[in-house]
Amino acid sequence: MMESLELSRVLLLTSSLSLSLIPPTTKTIRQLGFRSLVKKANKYANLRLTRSFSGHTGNGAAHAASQGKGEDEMGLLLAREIDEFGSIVGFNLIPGSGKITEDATSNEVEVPEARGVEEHKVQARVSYSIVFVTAEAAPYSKTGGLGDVCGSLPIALAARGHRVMVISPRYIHGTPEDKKFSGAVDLDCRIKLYCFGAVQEVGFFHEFRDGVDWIFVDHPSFHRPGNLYGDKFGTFGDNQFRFTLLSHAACEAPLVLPLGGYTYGDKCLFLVNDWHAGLVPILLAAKYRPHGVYKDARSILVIHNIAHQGVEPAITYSNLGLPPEWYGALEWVFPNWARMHALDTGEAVNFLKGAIVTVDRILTVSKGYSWEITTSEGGYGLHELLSSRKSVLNGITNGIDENEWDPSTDKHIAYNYSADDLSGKVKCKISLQKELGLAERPECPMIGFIGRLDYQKGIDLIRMAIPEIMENDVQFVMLGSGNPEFEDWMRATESTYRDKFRGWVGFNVPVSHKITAGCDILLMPSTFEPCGLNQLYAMRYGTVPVVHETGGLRDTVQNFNPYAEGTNGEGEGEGTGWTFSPLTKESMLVALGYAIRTYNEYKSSWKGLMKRGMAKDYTWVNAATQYEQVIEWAFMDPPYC
Ligand SMILES: Nc1ncnc2c1ncn2[C@@H]1O[C@H](COP(=O)(O)OP(=O)(O)O[C@H]2O[C@H](CO)[C@@H](O)[C@H](O)[C@H]2O)[C@@H](O)[C@H]1O
Repeated sequence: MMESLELSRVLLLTSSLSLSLIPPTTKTIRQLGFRSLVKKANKYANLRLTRSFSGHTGNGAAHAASQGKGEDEMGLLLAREIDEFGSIVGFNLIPGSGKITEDATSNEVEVPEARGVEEHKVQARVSYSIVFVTAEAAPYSKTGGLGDVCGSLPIALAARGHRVMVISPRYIHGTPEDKKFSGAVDLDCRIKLYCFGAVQEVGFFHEFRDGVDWIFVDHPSFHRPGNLYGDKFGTFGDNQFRFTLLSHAACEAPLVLPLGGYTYGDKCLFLVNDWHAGLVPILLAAKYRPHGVYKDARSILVIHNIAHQGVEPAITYSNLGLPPEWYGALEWVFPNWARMHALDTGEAVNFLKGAIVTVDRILTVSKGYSWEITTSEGGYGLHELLSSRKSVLNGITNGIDENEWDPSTDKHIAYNYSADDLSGKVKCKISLQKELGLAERPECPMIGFIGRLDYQKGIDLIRMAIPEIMENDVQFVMLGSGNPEFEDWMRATESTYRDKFRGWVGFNVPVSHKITAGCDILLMPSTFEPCGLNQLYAMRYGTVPVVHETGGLRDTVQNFNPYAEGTNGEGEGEGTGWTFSPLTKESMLVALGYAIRTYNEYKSSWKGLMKRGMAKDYTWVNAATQYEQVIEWAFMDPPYC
């Protein structure tokens, strides 16, 4: 396959353009010189341009055409995206498939990131049928950021005119939380799926909310106490079975569910999230396309966390309901050092790897992380594969749900406030101190941490640094659950530092809002962070993040420079927080020290930090338009597999 690169992919490699411009051919770069490739691209682009924009003037296309200086530029760009280094990283053309809507007057010819938010609020020019497949979707199910993203992005895409379905399990835990599914009705549509050596029957529940079809796959294996993936005894042993069922059911849903009277059909775009949905692109290629079904569908894998890949013994392959000849797609061999004994061949099946080699395009949740996963340090063994697919790998920074995370309307916090009137923030702090049983000291810097208690979140670093942090006149509150060792450490630390530390063990959304609003500083020393949402929430709430310079944290938090001129008339300096590197206790303490000192001694600088963070635009509208772009690219190429 690599020998005969499609034309579009060759263009990418040759000119570092991240695009799919031209209808693919099988000619290689050796057969066509670069210049002739560009000419060919122009020809195709011009055809599209003529068809779509005749009669419209003054738009980006006309502008691009009129500005074109050389032959290669003339009239071919509807828009282009330039990265930080001035290289062109994307073009915007009318895609080769998808339905062109009646009202195409908006002529969205510029790449979304370059445009103001107001302009994004138009309907999409091309509407798609989009099917999210995910293990979590808030508010129905959530253990972390995956739930947030799959609860919000679909709504933003639906608002832009796409038909959007989200398929996730109907988890029933036997707790009051189950009422979250009470709005979903049984569609009375049972289907039979073949996997794990038997016929499995699943049902579907449906709720239409905020323009989105929320579909819940119903099966007894999703009904049990605990959380989504495990209980107090650890991770469930049958998760491979549960998420194999989810993927099979997700492939059937667009074909069999007449939602609002008609099915989604087989010309849809599957957005498959993390390993739990990883079988979907393989099923499309191995089970459906040989029979002419889903030949016009495309799939995009969204990697939220590459550390979790869905790896199980090779022998389980026969359970997955895939033809034997597709074993190679999921085949995964552990390196020698990771094998248990001399006869261990290290063979396994890896869902995420299978998705990477069969999906049409790959996305991560920030640009920084999309690069990191192609390195041996960040790729968790998949970096070479991901590098080989670099031409279809992009990063889009997550947005935040503006309705849920808005300090001026938030129902969970004691007082509402905004950038124009910050007076409520200190009241939130006092209220939090009261609730936690800490001294009510509005002047004392309060540090917060919210997150899964996991290696990823850098808890070890906090654990090592806590004696030194506690030497300062600060208060520190941590909210989290996960690794029992860290949970015990939080409890023990609370008893050691009763007057200034609180460790709240558990998963509690209202408390997470109170901490975000009440603290002055949010600490995120993550070892790696694909995007990170808490730093985005913190900035929106005027809480200044101190973060390890990695992945999405590096992309979203701008290090404070006290010497720059004030950018918004509010305090001196520029930047929205502190970033530290390397990932050591010492560098974290230095950054935290700067934050504490600035809070104590440079009030106007602090106010500037708060206000700049609050003014940042991390709305889903912005991210959704970028997803649209990648979806358009996916439909330009033929299915990858
Ligand atoms: N104890 C607790 N109580 C209440 N709420 C809690 C909580 N612990 C965590 N949360 C909430 O869960 C979410 C976690 O979001 P992150 O982006 O930090 O997460 P996560 O690592 O799970 O997700 C992965 O996917 C997301 C989405 O793509 C990426 O941003 C991220 O980098 C990647 O690791 C936030 O909404 C947070 O407030």
